[in-house]
Amino acid sequence: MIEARGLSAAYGDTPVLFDVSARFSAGRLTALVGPNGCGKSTFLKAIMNFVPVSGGAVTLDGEPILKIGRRKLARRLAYLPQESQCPDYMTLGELVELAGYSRYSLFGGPTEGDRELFQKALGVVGLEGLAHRQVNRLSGGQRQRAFIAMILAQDAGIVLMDEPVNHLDMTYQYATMSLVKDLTRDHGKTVITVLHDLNLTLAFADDVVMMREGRIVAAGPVRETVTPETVGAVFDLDADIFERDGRLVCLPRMDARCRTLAA
Ligand SMILES: Nc1ncnc2c1ncn2[C@@H]1O[C@H](COP(=O)(O)OP(=O)(O)OP(=O)(O)O)[C@@H](O)[C@H]1O
Repeated sequence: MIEARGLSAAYGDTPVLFDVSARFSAGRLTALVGPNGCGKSTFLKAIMNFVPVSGGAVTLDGEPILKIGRRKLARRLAYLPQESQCPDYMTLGELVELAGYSRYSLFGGPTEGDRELFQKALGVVGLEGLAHRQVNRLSGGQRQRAFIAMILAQDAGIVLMDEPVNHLDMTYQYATMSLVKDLTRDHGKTVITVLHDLNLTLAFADDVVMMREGRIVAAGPVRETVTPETVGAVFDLDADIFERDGRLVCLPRMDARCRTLAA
């Protein structure tokens, strides 16, 4: 269980996150959704203490996150930023191996078990044949999958992802989200992910946190929380939400506001 209580954050003199509280339970996939600039990435970064937090606290199973040492934290919590970077020389195999560092002994490297996990992580994202390729020579989508393999190889119980399906084609968007779903459903991991696509959210998330202007507008189980009313309140958008073959679908209407923005 990871919990944020009254989290506030600012960049310089500009506050961007206001008293945000949310609880994320084991085995559940939570999507953070909201318009551009509403504070989704900042929320994840505030959980990681990567931005100046001006109030509130984050706990892992009741323990303040700031009191957990870095190596221990890396075994429990993995974070995939929006635009991940790595040095030019680094190969895909090295990137994935790096992810396991928190488990290695002081003078030892990866164990046989670690290596099996790395191979599996590469296989899951469809890059098993490319371990010797430099990461920066992969295509945008392949690079994104490489960083997802890195997160899988870290094997932490809680995973924070900032737009993990950015740059991916539609097939890999669904494949990746299926994989992320398996992490929660089959392996009991807690996943919190920023998503822009409400249909991916409806298809894969258990819970949703809907944000606007640095605050949570609605939060809860996805089926009850994503409604035409909350979509309107968060995105200023008229949308129909309907069920098709047991699945919820969100279809925005090309209303006057969209036309004004498009003009
Ligand atoms: N490093 C920074 N310095 C100053 N302001 C920042 C910085 N990073 C983000 N901001 C501002 O903070 C606000 C929240 O940004 P954030 O990136 O958290 O939004 P977001 O919801 O993740 O947006 P998007 O959907 O566009 O990725 C925005 O107004 C943004 O311009």
